[in-house]
Amino acid sequence: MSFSQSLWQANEALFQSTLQLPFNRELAAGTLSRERFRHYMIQDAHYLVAYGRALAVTAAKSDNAEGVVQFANAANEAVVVERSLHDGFMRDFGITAEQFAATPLTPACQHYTSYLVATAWSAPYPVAVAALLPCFWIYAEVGRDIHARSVAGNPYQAWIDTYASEEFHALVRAVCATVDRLADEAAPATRTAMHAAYRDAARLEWMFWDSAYCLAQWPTAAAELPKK
Ligand SMILES: Cc1ncc(C[n+]2csc(CCO)c2C)c(N)n1
Repeated sequence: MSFSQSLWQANEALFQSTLQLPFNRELAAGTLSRERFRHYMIQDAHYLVAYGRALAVTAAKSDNAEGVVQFANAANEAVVVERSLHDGFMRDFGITAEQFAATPLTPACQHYTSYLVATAWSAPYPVAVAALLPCFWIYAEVGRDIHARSVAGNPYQAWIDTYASEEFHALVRAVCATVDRLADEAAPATRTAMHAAYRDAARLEWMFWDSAYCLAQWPTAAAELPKK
């Protein structure tokens, strides 16, 4: 079994639970509230920029030119996707630039983005890449599942279609190939750290969808309102 397959297998139960999250079930059924989708989109726009930063730092750490190109291109792509969210889905779903700017990162989004950026800066290259993998891989597989289950006339169909591109799945295979090569060359302790980084990020993917469904805020939100 390849190393990337061992990562997948170790986190299979968590993946099955991710597929069953109410956010993903309702997205596929077309019954997700607009409010929850809007919440998700705003947080995802925040996420994409941070993810782009983590990719760029990881690109700089690569042990070969191929990795620089692979992760720098992905960093570029993350910011391109973030911009297209603003010009496309955010406009369609009635989120203004002011609303976006006034909405801070939720605890789950802040946790995930801080984790990725900190890991990219502080961990060895193979561990940084392992932390980035769930974003590509779990998202692609969740997308495949939602795409297959989506109902006719789904109001989120345009969004769901963004998951389906073959280009996206090719990207996942390329990152898995990099992870497999790095794991082959790594010491056992590094491989253990790669497993831990993948698991942490996979949990945070789960939490990201759950947080959007719960319309999560900081628990201090009420305490931060000015006193009348
Ligand atoms: C929480 C969250 N996780 C994963 C993705 C998917 N994603 C974000 S950037 C990128 C690669 C392009 O560089 C991919 C696949 C997302 N949008 N939001």
